[in-house]
Amino acid sequence: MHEPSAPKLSSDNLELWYGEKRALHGITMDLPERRVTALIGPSGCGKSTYLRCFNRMNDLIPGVRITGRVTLDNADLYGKGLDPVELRRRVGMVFQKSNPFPKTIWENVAFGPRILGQKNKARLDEIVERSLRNAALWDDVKDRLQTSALGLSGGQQQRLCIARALAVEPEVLLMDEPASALDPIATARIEELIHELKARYTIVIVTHNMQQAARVSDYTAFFYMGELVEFGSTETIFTNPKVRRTEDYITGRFG
Ligand SMILES: Nc1ncnc2c1ncn2[C@@H]1O[C@H](COP(=O)(O)OP(=O)(O)OP(=O)(O)O)[C@@H](O)[C@H]1O
Repeated sequence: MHEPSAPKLSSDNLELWYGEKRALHGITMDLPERRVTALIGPSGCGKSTYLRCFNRMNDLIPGVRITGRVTLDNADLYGKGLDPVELRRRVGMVFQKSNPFPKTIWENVAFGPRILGQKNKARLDEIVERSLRNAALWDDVKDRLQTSALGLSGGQQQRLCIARALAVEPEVLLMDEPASALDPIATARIEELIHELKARYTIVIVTHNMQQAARVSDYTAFFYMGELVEFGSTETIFTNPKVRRTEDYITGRFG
């Protein structure tokens, strides 16, 4: 199907504890560049925890302990000298519930570049337009950039959050159930957008929706109780999984 692609993200024997509770058990996986990798599995199996390791968002939770290696372009994300702020510029994140700032559409998208020091209004205008175009939102909002982001529909707000993530020119997009709060039409637009974005970005998406995983991803990882049970091309995982538990899950026998 696809030509091989170098790993953009990797984890090697990654373990994560919330206090005494181990949430990830020795996860070793390579996530290919400019591909979509879906993380699937029943509630509480560690998908979001794993996703958050790639932008060090778990660092913000008290009592979290991590061992093993997590890398971006082969550089250790938990090594000395790595700046988490720069990491989060390179690795953007979109959440289940869209979370625009209570500001104008323009200010939402310009926010990241401004924090990074961009002050030139014309340059910011360009970034805002480019990011909104890339998030398939420009035509919807170009005449109301100075109105509140909170006036947008749920699907538009989620695309605005994607535009906000793209504005700082990340290399990776982490998406934690980005469409689960949206109706089928808004969901389809997000899925189309993911399809377009993977030409330029490495995307990792957590989803509970098997059809969505099958539609949008090139690779699928099945997690169960903090372990990676199976990882492979989405086609293989959905048509010919090697592990019985994977098959039971994707065919809806449990979950
Ligand atoms: N901040 C936290 N503090 C303590 N335990 C946590 C925390 N976040 C997650 N956990 C626990 O770690 C395990 C993995 O949770 P995680 O949210 O990663 O799973 P998930 O597969 O993403 O679940 P869901 O699909 O329901 O979002 C669960 O047992 C959960 O209760």
